[in-house]
Amino acid sequence: MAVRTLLGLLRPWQQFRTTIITLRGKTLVEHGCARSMSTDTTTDNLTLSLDSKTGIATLEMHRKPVNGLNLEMLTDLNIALEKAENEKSCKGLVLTSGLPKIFSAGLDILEMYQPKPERLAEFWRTLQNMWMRLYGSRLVTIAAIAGHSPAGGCLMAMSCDYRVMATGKYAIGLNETLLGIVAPFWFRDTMVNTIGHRETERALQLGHLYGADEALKVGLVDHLCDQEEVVKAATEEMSRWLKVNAVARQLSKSAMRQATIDKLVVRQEQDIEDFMTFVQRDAVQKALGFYLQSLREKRG
Ligand SMILES: CCCCCCCCCC/C=C\CC(=O)SCCNC(=O)CCNC(=O)[C@H](O)C(C)(C)COP(=O)(O)OP(=O)(O)OC[C@H]1O[C@@H](n2cnc3c(N)ncnc32)[C@H](O)[C@@H]1OP(=O)(O)O
Repeated sequence: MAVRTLLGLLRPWQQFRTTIITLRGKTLVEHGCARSMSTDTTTDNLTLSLDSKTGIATLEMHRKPVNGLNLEMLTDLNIALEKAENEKSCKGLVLTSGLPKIFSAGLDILEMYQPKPERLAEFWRTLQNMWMRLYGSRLVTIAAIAGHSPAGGCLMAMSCDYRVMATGKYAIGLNETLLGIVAPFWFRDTMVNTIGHRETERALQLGHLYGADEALKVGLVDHLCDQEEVVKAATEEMSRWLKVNAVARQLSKSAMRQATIDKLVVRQEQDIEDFMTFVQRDAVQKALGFYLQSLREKRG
């Protein structure tokens, strides 16, 4: 990845910064005002914007039709998260979706169905890295969930510090068993850390998708509000978290989460191997094929 920053020798109020990131042959152009430190990044899959007054960044996913996490989307997420992390003036991040009725449908199943081994390995590594980045972020991270959030979507939400969900007929949870697959250990650990061992055990085996009320009751989400209010409610909650001493808060977060992250750090290569072996099994391919078919048939 090549990163070039072109800062014109202009008067301060004219100092717009353009950053060009070349990634897998794709060029992303970012425009920002160097003076205000705000920087907006838009790709096919997401937009990252920073409010320089509050230090709150918003990361809005918009990969049609359902924010399915494929390799390119995960790569963009990694870049955006790293960028927010490295931006000194950024203190918090609201993770949300620009698509109606969907937070994220989780992993793009097409990445796992009849895969090319090389891409499959890269896909899984990029997902691992995205999770480690988000779960271990120094920033206050709040998920604003105004739609469905199964499997990988639920993982992303659980990796934030706080979750606001819209009331309505949306579902959130780790439903992997319904697809004939198994949530990996770091998905399970993240859920145990969020809702406890017994509830996770039940939810994982059943592939249970929680409605908003039920999710609130078990602590899978922290606050419910109207669909239109989720980002506002997330931002309001954020201001409470940002009043806490940042170093003390970050050390507390890391004390709670680092051991879970380290478990994956030491087993990252083995986890990729396990994933590849599991996903390429005939029975798993068959189950994924049936599931994809059922999604397509649902549309008629
Ligand atoms: C020893 C152990 C080792 C470890 C092994 C590890 C194994 C792997 C672990 C994997 C971990 C995580 C897995 C996942 O995240 S899998 C993804 C799970 N997601 C789902 O089940 C959600 C499926 N989608 C839905 O339920 C619905 O789409 C929705 C999200 C509720 C939205 O409903 P809608 O009515 O608004 O939209 P719909 O018409 O259903 O969908 C529109 C089109 O999008 C396609 N699509 C939906 N979801 C996905 C997806 N996740 N991946 C790919 N494609 C998806 C859908 O098929 C429609 O397509 P089309 O227009 O008909 O072509």
